[in-house]
Amino acid sequence: MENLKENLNDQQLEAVTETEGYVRVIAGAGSGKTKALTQRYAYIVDALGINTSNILCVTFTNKAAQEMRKRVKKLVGTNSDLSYITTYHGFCVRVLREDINKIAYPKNFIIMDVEDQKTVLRQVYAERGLTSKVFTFKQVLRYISKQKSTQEYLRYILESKKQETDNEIEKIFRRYLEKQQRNFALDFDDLLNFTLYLFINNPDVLEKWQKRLHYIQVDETQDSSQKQFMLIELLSQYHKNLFVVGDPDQTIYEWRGAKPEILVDFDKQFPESKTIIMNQNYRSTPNILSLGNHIIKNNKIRVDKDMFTENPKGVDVVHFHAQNDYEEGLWVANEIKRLLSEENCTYSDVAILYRANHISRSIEQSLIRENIPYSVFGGIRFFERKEIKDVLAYLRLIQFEDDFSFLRIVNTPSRGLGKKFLESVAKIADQQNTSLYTALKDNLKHRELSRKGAIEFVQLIEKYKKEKIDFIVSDLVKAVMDESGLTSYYRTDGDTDRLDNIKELQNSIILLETQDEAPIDLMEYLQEIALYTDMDIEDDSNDRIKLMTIHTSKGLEFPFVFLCGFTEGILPSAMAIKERRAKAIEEERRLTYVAITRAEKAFYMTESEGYNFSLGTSKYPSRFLFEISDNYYVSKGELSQEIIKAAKAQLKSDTTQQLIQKKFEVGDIVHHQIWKEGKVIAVNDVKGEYQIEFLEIGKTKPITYEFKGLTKVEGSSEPTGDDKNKKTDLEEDWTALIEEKDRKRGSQLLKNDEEEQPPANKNEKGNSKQSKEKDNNLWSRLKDLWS
Ligand SMILES: Nc1ncnc2c1ncn2[C@@H]1O[C@H](COP(=O)(O)OP(=O)(O)OP(=O)(O)O)[C@@H](O)[C@H]1O
Repeated sequence: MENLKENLNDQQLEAVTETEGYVRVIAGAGSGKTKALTQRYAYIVDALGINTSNILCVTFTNKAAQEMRKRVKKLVGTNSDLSYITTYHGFCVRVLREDINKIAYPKNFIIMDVEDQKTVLRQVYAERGLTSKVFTFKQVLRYISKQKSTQEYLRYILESKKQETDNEIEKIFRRYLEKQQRNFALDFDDLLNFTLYLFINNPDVLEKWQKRLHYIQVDETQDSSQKQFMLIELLSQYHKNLFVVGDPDQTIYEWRGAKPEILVDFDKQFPESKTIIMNQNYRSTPNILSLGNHIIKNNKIRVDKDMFTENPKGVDVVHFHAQNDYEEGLWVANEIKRLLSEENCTYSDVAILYRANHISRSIEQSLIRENIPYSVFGGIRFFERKEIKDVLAYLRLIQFEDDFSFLRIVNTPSRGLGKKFLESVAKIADQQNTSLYTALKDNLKHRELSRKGAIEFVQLIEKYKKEKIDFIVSDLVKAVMDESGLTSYYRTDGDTDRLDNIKELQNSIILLETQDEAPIDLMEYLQEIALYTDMDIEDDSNDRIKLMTIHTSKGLEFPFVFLCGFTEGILPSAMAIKERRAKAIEEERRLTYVAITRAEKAFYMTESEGYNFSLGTSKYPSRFLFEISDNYYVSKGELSQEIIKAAKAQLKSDTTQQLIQKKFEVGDIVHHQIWKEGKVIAVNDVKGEYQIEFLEIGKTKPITYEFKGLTKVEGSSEPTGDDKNKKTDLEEDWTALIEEKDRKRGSQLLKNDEEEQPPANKNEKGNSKQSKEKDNNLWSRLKDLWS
């Protein structure tokens, strides 16, 4: 047992041995959170003698769960059942496999991933004669997920409460639900919803699970959604041993529902809870850590905590500004070579991080050129991505008429040329001993080949075979993409990543064209590119540089880290800012913080000038770079005053900050586009939100400053000076209305509580008045969330 306490600092030791009750650990980057969580689990097993099947440990990703099981196995031996070290979804699958029959669904349900969802949608589209011009799959999948945030759809599936609708997207959704039901399939949203529904409607099942799970631990709590955490809260209500750990500064999934408030306000929700702050960093040098601290301080929504480290000072953080992305990639490759020769490190000690996948293109090209082995962690190499291969296949077919390219694109996008058609082409090619393309071109009148799609395809290729000399390659790519239908194929599929990658490819060709004195032709380009698409760099060694997005790097650490593409519009992402405004800026800053704090010995930030084809603007360094004082890093490369001036001017015109101005004051009566009249009862400048008490629904809701569907009801301002004690007519009406509504609601709530209380806990703790109130509160919050 003593070995479980070894090498822990005081806070870590406390986290490991405080096993009873509600405990929160706010653990900064590199503070040994994973280590503490793992040792705590082992301590509960080894020192307390608890069976692993009574401990639930929820992690955020499958990768983290695997890693944790591996580490726990080392500590507690190999015979234990570690299947309750899992993700939220993994746990829900366990519950449903055991008990889903209680809500009349079979235990052998199947789980649908996104591809399966698209297959179902394809069927629905075919039945209804729809095309992606009406709705893209991405739009429908978003709609489905949104609808699944309410309980209504569960009634549709499980209680067959069906109603008519005229709304087309709703019709698609309902057909999707019917198909799901017929196949007893559950998508990822369902796993959590079905589990909550099962527990809410079957108190005996909930009680069984509550009793089974004596100890519950949650990792990366800052990234849990409200519903996920409610599941945990429900489960913890019997034994009341809940341990949550996380770092609000590393919340990077707010865009998909993470609620860092769960961790931040844990002490308010559980006043009897204990908080442990772990702020000693063991990973990074002081130079790296102070850069991280310095950047994250600019965020408003956070628990203030400065991390410290006793590690030796180490080398300076470096910023490199390149004249173009070719130079940026080359500099990174050369610096890696220098590290390998001077720092006695291996390739796998180095990680290259970026915000968006397409950034990897220029880096990958320089690594290949310089013969540096690499792998793309959790992703695909740039030149192996489907969309890139498709575009290059068109170019190759135009140049070489080869069979590989032909097979890849003859039916991409779909021209109705299926398997049978291809068999006919292959047969004729065999008989005439020619390539597939030539066989098709020469036999378009043949009964089996004479199809509209085939004729148009051949016309397209022939046209560009003739015209290719008139085009520079970058224009040729654009023309072929547009005319072949590839552009609209990727646009309607709605996967913006793919379009960004194609733009990145065009970008690289333009760069090549502007660098070379003489224009390159298609043949030359394809020869150049063959270097990157041939996989001769593959070798069996595992010693490789790792390339990955910042999101993928979460929880990992590397001695040497490069953050590439530190460019405004990429980090912070222009798309995220467009969608989520000021909130996105904070999340993007946290992403930068995550990237910095992955580094142990050295951290580099690089960016380059040029043109951003995705945004259609010039490239400037990230606004975050300008937030860092000069003494935190050394600058390399030539960053001119003009670029700095232009970058700052561009930032000034950014409207993000203006949009978060507060428009209403406490006491104002406002009109909400859905919930009608409400009164502002509090404002929170830090979070940028109002608390508004809505009359019609009888609830108080947090509404962001940015929300446009809110207008002030005239004459409703808070009285000032002498008028302070006088109430306006409007206010008096308002108060009377609220009192009336409260009277009605009060009697209704009493009734509901009698009907829907969870089973009374038989242990002492569960019977206290305080916990009963809290439990009831949880039920009403759950109802709120799903109403
Ligand atoms: N008490 C300690 N003594 C020495 N090294 C430690 C101690 N605690 C943790 N470490 C080391 O510090 C590094 C960071 O630990 P860990 O990965 O557990 O941090 P973390 O809090 O999960 O980080 P992050 O949230 O940033 O991913 C690891 O290399 C770990 O071995």
